[in-house]
Amino acid sequence: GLSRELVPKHVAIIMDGNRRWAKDKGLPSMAGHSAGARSLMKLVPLCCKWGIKVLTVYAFSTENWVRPQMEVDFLMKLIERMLTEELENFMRNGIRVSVIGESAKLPESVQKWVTKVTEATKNNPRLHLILAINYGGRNDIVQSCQSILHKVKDGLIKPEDVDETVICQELQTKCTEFPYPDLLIRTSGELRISNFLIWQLAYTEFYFDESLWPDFGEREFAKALHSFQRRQRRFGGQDA
Ligand SMILES: CC(C)CCOP(=O)(O)OP(=O)(O)O
Ligand SMILES: [Mg+2]
Repeated sequence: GLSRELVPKHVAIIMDGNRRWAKDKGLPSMAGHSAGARSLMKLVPLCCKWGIKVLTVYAFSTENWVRPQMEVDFLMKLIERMLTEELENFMRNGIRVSVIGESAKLPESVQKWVTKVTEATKNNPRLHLILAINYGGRNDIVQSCQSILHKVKDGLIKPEDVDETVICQELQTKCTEFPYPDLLIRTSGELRISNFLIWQLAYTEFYFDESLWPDFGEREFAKALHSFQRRQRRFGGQDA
């Protein structure tokens, strides 16, 4: 079984395979995304049960804008629906919700709900669900550099004081006390991080699953956590 002390504090997930799942079933891509949203909501109570503190999911990347307008609109609607329909559930279950990524580019109504849900859930004590929406790892590093350069220009810090901690505090994952994922899961057999949390994944254990995201359920999640518990994390240090 899963030993509680070896449960990863912060799990990051690249949810992938929605369209392939739909295609395999002769359904439109949107059906795959709807199934994917349901898949995510099924994992939230499991994270609470198993004591995972932070779950960061790649919900929409800076590269996803190139998809057909209809699909982008549907994904935005899906995100808005999740924020509106699940708010009561988040409050009842003590789930905190934050969003990382460039929100300014999102539809006004989505931005409104992002602000509302972030504010309403900010003191919730249990799982911290971080939705990466219009997020890009390189963009995250660029914006943290810009923020630090402004502080240096304003004399708030000196260049020699800029260290890993300073950068970490400027990245968009500053919203959580556990900014570095212990485990990254990617579904659908793809073996790449697609401009997700580049800086933050430096010492993260990677787990790749063949299953398509809508099929990733409790059994698959438990398998990923068991795999994590069997790993010897050396962080580049002590002997084998
Ligand atoms: C937006 C994102 C969560 C969707 C992930 O699934 P996908 O659309 O990339 O599906 P495919 O990899 O099967 O095309
Ligand atoms: Mg994909």
